[in-house]
Amino acid sequence: MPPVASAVSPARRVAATVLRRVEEDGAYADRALAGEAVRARLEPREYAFATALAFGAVQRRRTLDHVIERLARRPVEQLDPAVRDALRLGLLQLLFFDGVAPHAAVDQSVELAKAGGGHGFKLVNAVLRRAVREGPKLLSGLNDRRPRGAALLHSVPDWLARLWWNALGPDDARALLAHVNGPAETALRVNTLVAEPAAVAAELAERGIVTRPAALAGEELPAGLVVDGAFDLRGDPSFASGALVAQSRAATLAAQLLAPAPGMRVLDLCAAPGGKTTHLAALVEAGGAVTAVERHPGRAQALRETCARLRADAIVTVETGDAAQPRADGPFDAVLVDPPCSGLGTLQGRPDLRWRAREEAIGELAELQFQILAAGAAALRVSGELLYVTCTISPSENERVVQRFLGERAGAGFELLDLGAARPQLRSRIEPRTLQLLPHRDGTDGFFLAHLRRTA
Ligand SMILES: C[S@@+](CC[C@H](N)C(=O)[O-])C[C@H]1O[C@@H](n2cnc3c(N)ncnc32)[C@H](O)[C@@H]1O
Repeated sequence: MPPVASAVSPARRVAATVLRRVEEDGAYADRALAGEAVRARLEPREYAFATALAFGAVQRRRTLDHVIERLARRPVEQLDPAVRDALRLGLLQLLFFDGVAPHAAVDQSVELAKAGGGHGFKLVNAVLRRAVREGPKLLSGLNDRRPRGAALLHSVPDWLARLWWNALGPDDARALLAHVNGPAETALRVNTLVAEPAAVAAELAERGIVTRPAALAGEELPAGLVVDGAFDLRGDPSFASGALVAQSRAATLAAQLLAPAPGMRVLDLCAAPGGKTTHLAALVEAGGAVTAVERHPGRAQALRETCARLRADAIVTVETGDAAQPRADGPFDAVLVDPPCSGLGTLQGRPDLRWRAREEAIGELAELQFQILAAGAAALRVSGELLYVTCTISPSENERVVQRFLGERAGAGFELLDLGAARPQLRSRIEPRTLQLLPHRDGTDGFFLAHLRRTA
């Protein structure tokens, strides 16, 4: 990594390093940012700015590169990496940020490019000065009337705009695409095995962290809290004490809907990193048991550590294994199936995911999801309940998997409970008894939830 000029603000230096790691090393932007911010000892305000810069430049890459190519009159691939990253960061500030003076955006990007060596800084200077004059017009020339234009304007691959157009209709698809370049909500869940939500909120308030009770479409999430602005959970005493977990409101709804009673035996298929596992543990309490299955050994180990931190290790047994395999330890009172998915409901918090996700992978994922759902269902006792959940907005992985299950032999003896009846605002358009949360409408991740009961 080349040295980055000290004339550049710490937040921009961190953002530039993150961009380079994402592009050159295939790093995950969120993880790279967390590491670089600690290394650079960023203050909270600088951290927030570095996040907006790094996430924004990765998310809006397609739109930024379109403008760069128009103004520089050459393909982005022909640019030196330091020049490319300085241009992306500079343009992002000029075109999408309020409150950054244009001369600061230009000068700081020029300094970033100088640190890359050579004369590339001259191109950065020329392109960004042109962008001050011509950039807004270039941008306003784009429109989202059709999926192709929407993909360019909102910076996603064409296939994703098409997928959402077909799944949600043009209005919701446009609103969703416009929304996914913004910051994700900061949401937490109080671990009721060790603390009470009101007491934790009061302690946070004493440390100057303002939270509000969490709800979703009018439904209270008693263990949830929402923080206004950024919050460094790992640096807060509630992390070490196990009182808090970072968890979106959508994810908190999952275990709340399954609602296993104290003392129940629960099977949690595809469990790491364990947000829902530890929520299930808090619901079944000390007299209950959760068997948490995770295929990836490293993630299973991290899950064990999370359970220990949250004082749930006496309730949870972590098994490293394949959740699609039949089980010999049933029947269980309740089953959560949270299989791997395309993750398209989480684009705000995972900036590079839209560039990693592959349309071709969706069919394979749907097959695996079906196998894991069928294995979970087979392990359920009669009158036991199963919740199928994904963090994606992708009918093939959501409604179609559940419909296929109900239509095949594996699904005989199961009924689909009507989650939509009490929550009409959250209903899926395709299968109204299931829920499809939408980030632009609900302010949280785009989860899908289906609730099944075994009848025979
Ligand atoms: C969506 S995540 C689960 C999130 C988790 N339930 C939570 O609330 O934190 C899916 C997980 O399934 C794991 N996985 C993928 N294929 C699997 C399989 N065949 N069996 C078990 N786990 C699997 C992945 O490693 C990943 O950790």
